[in-house]
Amino acid sequence: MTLSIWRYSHLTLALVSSLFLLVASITGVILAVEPISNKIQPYRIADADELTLAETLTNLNAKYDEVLSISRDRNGFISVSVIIEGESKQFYVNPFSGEALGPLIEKAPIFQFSTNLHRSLFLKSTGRLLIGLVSFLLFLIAVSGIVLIAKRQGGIRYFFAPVVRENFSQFNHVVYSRLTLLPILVLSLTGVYLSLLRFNLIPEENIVHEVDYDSLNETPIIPIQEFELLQNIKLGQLRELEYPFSEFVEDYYTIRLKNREILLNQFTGEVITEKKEPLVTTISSWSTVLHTGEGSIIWSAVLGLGSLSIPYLMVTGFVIYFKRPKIRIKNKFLKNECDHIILVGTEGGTTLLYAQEFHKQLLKSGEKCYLGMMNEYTVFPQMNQLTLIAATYGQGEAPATASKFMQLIKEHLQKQPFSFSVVGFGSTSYPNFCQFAYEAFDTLKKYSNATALGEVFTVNNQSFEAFSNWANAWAKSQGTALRLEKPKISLPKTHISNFVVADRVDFSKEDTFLLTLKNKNGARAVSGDLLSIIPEEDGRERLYSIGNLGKNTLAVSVKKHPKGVCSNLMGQLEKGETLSAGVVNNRHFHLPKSNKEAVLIATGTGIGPFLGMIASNSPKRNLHLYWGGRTSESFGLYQPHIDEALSKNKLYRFIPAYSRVDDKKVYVQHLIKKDGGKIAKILNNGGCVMICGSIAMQREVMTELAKICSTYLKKDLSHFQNRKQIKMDCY
Ligand SMILES: Cc1cc2nc3c(=O)[nH]c(=O)nc-3n(C[C@H](O)[C@H](O)[C@H](O)COP(=O)(O)O)c2cc1C
Repeated sequence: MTLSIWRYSHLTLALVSSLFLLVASITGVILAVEPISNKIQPYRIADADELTLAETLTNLNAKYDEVLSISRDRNGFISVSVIIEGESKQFYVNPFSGEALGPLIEKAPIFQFSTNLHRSLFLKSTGRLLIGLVSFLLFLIAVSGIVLIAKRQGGIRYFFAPVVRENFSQFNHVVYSRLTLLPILVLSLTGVYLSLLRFNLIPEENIVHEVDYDSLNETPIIPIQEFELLQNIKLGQLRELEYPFSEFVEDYYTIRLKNREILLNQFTGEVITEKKEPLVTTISSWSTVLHTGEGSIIWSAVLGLGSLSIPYLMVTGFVIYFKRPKIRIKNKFLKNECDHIILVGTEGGTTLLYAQEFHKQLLKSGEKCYLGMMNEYTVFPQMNQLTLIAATYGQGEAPATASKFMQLIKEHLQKQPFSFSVVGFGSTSYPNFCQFAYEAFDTLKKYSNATALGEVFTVNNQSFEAFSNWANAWAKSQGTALRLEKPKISLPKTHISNFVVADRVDFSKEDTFLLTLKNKNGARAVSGDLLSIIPEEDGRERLYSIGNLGKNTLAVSVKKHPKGVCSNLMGQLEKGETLSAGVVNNRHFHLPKSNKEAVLIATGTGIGPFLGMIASNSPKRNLHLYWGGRTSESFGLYQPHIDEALSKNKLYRFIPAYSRVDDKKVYVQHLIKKDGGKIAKILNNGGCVMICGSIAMQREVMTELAKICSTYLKKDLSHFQNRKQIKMDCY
């Protein structure tokens, strides 16, 4: 079944059952309190379960004139039904002394009300039927949820792998549904079972004893404390013991144990008959315990949390659905008449929004172009240009609208030559960054009539800046110009703040500079977060990684681009001037809070966030910094920070790689390879590796890290990526 069918089934089931599910789950939470409040009552006597039935009966017989029955409930409380002064009384007792402990627990009105609402919505049989149906729907919702999580995680074996936080609802929906999956499955299945039982769709068997009354002996009369069977059964095994009604031999003791029922001769203590409990009764009893949590504080709490999670999952689920961009495409031209075909691989819809903007601007500039999904790949008779804009899902797999693309390329061969470009949408928080885009690119490249226009262009975390850079470069290569407008998507909110330039250091030879910014009105930034700047000149957002140096100061290192609007604007800022910017939370690139060792790898201005991480590090944690630049002069910008950190033991090792010092160019990946053993040890001990800088450097470093993991640790790099031990923020 395709992903969208699972998704729609999950949503439709939740919508259809939402009201009833809400009632059942809220009353379920209330009812989970009942077994807990019962269990904490002071009626459980230590070691009572170890007492034999013979001892119990002797103790109670000594205390009361007439005992009718003894019961043990799921809380382990012993109660008796006795006649005192001609009146029948029931209460909890101490089986050692026979002392009365208190009256039987009565159901509080709130629990009574909730039970009725929970079981039948006060609608008698109709209500019971509805609730049974809702339990079944809940089970189907849970199953479709399991499939959806397995698909999004890239396979069932990654089901419990860490979830990348894309947004609040998506992250929490997945995390809490996994956490509460077991109680939800148990509640739904046992709910269905108990409903079937109530409607007699599961036949309940009663134990029927066949007693041969003629063979019952009245002698020898043995005192009850000497009955062999009663001496061998512990009170912990008892459910109920009924005394004989009269002193006729035809009346006997009825003993209901956890797994069998026994009739016992009241004079001789002989077993009259013994029957095992039918399987249906055992299953029913387990279903009740599992559904209600009776007798166990822990399980009741687990069930309560499971029920509580249902409304929460409903809300977050609906938010995910309604926030998802809707996939609707309008085309002005037929695909057969277009010379430029744009195909999109998307799952969440954001890639399509970017592609739509690209398509719109191309149409404005007079191009005859067609926008479709990658799964629509076919023979395009007029196509001379193909643009693929593809996200990556699961563990580096195709998104929903491109799942058949690889097969379709083979089936539909284009007759004419054409050129193609591939833009990959992905996130460096995932192990296989933009892998599907790379695979699509490699597959297309194999066809002799397909010419690649450059390499795959990657867009990290839906960066509009990156996408419009690509669009501008592409347009330039075609001899035209494009101006894309940012689609309205809800990316993490930025809080605009004023920053005053506290210091600036320049290295003009390489057009790089380091700004120290003092935050004037309180945007809280963690090293690794991003500074968001939107220059008035073009209204487009640029993001820069920042380091928090403490005392409200941030470090941001920038390289000026010859025609870069924002980098030049920042390059002109003088000490004391103010910059308006936002701080974007970039949680996946924060240094973990634990004190585990970490390896920081950067090239050029990528060192920015690490300056902050190092400044706030304690000497207890060893940080190793690998930095790549052209010469030691290039390092001058950062040297004071690094020297100070080394002297204060905030940085353990600094390992520079200079590419223009000796004849032999040294890059960071060479040093990583050399220190393979050390890095492997750090990863194996739970430490992490963080990479910041260019995508090109990231790919080289990742190749080395993959080799290190397989050589030294016999593990795949993805093992550590899944555990969030490899963190990247590359551009
Ligand atoms: C469950 C899930 C798995 C993902 N797996 C990857 C991955 O393996 N590699 C990658 O680069 N990006 C991965 N991403 C990030 C998406 O490709 C990225 O967010 C993209 O912009 C989504 O585009 P869409 O909204 O058009 O589907 C994943 C996202 C999600 C939600």
